[in-house]
Formats: sequence, structure tokens, C-alpha cells
Amino acid sequence: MTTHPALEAIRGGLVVSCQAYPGEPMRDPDTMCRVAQAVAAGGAAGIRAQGLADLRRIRAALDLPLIGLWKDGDGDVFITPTLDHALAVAATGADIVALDGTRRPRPDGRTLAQTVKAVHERTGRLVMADVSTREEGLAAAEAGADVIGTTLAGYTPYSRRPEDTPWPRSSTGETHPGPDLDLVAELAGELSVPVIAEGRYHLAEQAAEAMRLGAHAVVVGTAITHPTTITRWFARAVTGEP
Ligand SMILES: CC(=O)N[C@H](C=O)[C@@H](O)[C@H](O)[C@H](O)COP(=O)(O)O
Repeated sequence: MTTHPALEAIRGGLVVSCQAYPGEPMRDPDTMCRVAQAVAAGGAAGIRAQGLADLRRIRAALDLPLIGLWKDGDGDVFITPTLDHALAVAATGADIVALDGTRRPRPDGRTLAQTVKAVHERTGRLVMADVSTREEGLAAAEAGADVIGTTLAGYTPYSRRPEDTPWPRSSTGETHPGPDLDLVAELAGELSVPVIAEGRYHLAEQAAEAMRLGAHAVVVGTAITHPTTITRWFARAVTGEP
């Protein structure tokens, strides 16, 4: 049973991740803010966004629950990798601080439990632990995370590969790397903290399935807010090129 207003507000809803990657034309806080406003108009229950400038800009413009992260560094742990990153994200006004919730060594040497505790004590914000496996999800909940996200499933060398969970995209039988719905079911079945389904939700049907499996909410990014990737899907289908 969750009680925090931001978690209650996204319960049963769609959270839209609004991110542009380094060097891309849309990598600009005002642009991302407009994307966030556009998805809010479409019924997003919450926003997930990256980078301090984007978070500040979006926080000032929108009242929706905001999940903030800061991708930094070129190591294995790059989603809000240290406590300092987490404190900076909290200072933007994000309601929930998303961070790497795996058991890999963190660049500042702190454990996940130490990091979560410090965020709670020093900011009062909630922590979303982005994990890649069932074991990591259970450990992150044990470490005190308020919400567990399946964000990193398929993005660590030891987690289930996305190719193992393909979903058909068209009547021609074309398949696409799918989300790890089994992980959502496993975690939702075992945890009392909310589980957020995130990562490669490219079809509305997949998002609906995650909810049936017990997700608290679903985060969709690429399929809504990344036109370069969406264009590539359609361009390949139209040209027949691989
Ligand atoms: C693995 C990683 O770095 N994931 C990031 C986490 O914030 C984002 O790049 C994703 O876009 C986000 O998780 C939403 O997922 P999708 O774009 O597949 O709907």
C-alpha cells in the first residue's frame, strides 16, 4: 500500500519519459519541456526526465509527478550514479529520484542502501531503483527503495536479452525486441513496494499487459518521445531495408 502523493498520482497510469540523447537536435531543456507539456495534454499521469536543466525547466512548467534522473559518466553505472548526483536531482524539485538499483559497484563507493538512506534523510524524496533482474529488484526493495523499475532489464550483460522476449510488430510477422514482462510479473508478485514497468514498451498492448501483471504504472519513452527511432521503424517497414 503506497501513501506518498506522487506514487498515488501515478498509480494505474502512464508515465512518459521525455529524453533526448547527447548530440541530438531535441537535446534542449525548452524542447523537452514542450514535449512534456504535449504528453501531459494527452493524459500522461507523470513525467520521467533526465538532466538537471531539463528537470528544472519541466518542474517549473508542470505540476505532474516528476521522476528525475541524471545520466552521467561512461561506466556501467550511469543512471544517477552517485549520491551527489541523486542530491542534485532532488534539488531540481523532482518528486522521485531514479537511480541505478543494480548491485554493481557505484563510482562513489557507497552501497545502494547507504545512498537510499541518505536521499531519504537529506531530501525527503522517494527513490526509484532501476533494476535488471528479479534478484536486483528484491535487493533494492530490501535496501529501502520506495519503488522498483524494470528499466535496466536487457541492458546489463547478465539480464535476460531483449531478443528473448520479441513481440510481433506487424501482420507481416516482423518482430521487435520486447519488454521484460516476466520480470514485472515476478517482482509484482513478490514485492510489497510498487513495481513500475519500464524499458522497450513500444506497443500500447504491451503496456496494458504490464498493468494486468501487477505493475503500479508503466513508463514509455522511445515510442512516444523519440522521433528518430520511431521514424527508423517506419522507414524500414516502408523501404523493406533491414
Ligand atoms: C536503459 C536506459 O538507459 N534507459 C533510460 C532510462 O531512463 C532511457 O534511455 C529510456 O528511454 C527509458 O528507460 C524509457 O524506456 P524506453 O525508451 O525503452 O520506452
